[in-house]
Amino acid sequence: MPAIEVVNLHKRYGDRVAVHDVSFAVAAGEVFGVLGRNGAGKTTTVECVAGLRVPNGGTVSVLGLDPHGDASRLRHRVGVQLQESQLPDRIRVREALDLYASFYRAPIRPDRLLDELGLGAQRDVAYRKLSGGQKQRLSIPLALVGDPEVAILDELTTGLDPHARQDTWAVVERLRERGVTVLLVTHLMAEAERLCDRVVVLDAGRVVALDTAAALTQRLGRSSLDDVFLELTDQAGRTPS
Ligand SMILES: Nc1ncnc2c1ncn2[C@@H]1O[C@H](COP(=O)(O)OP(=O)(O)OP(=O)(O)O)[C@@H](O)[C@H]1O
Repeated sequence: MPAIEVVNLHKRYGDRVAVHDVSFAVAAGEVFGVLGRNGAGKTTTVECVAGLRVPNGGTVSVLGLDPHGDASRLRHRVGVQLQESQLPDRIRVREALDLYASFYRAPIRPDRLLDELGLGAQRDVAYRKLSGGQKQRLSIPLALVGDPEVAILDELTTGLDPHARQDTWAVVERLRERGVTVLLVTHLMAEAERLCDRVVVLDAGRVVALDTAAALTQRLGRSSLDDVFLELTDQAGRTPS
């Protein structure tokens, strides 16, 4: 059984179709990348996988369960990091992590995660005093503190400096070593090449490619995933309808 299975997913916002027809399956322990231009439907897709949005058509299953209907059974097993985390201004970094840890049965030791992400020195700093990149970095341990079987990470290194990006990549590599299934939205082809076993490329709400980075570059006769991406998504101004 795949850890994540998306079949003919269709999602619209009012009249606007964000995801036309997307299917993919992610094996247990796989790090799976979701690539695509701005507006391609990546976040909508992963929000449906996370149970935060209800599809208008198709099916999604996570660990054999329905992410929306079985949300309470999946909450302990799935960690979600989205583009923006909402925390009270005054909460301190360590307090936020302790709070999130309290939601889970067997959380990871918060201090270890903070150190791994270079946030150890900020543990007593209030959320409102963190820089944008530090807030972004904090969203990662908040998603992982419950020691999830499936981690959903949306643009986890956007806005991070190169050191923080390396730290974050190392965290994802440790997730892989521990057999965690990772669904990773990214705009960084270097990130996808380094971390992802396979990638799906979305364009205007549809799948245009699904394979390993190496197979895609070879099949299209390109030297890098960047070139593959540009070729597969080269229709300027194309939007779903
Ligand atoms: N809450 C919403 N209400 C209405 N339309 C939305 C909403 N969220 C997304 N959309 C639209 O759905 C489409 C897909 O958006 P989505 O955020 O899934 O794309 P994305 O691939 O994650 O983009 P980005 O790379 O910019 O984050 C876009 O056309 C977007 O304008």
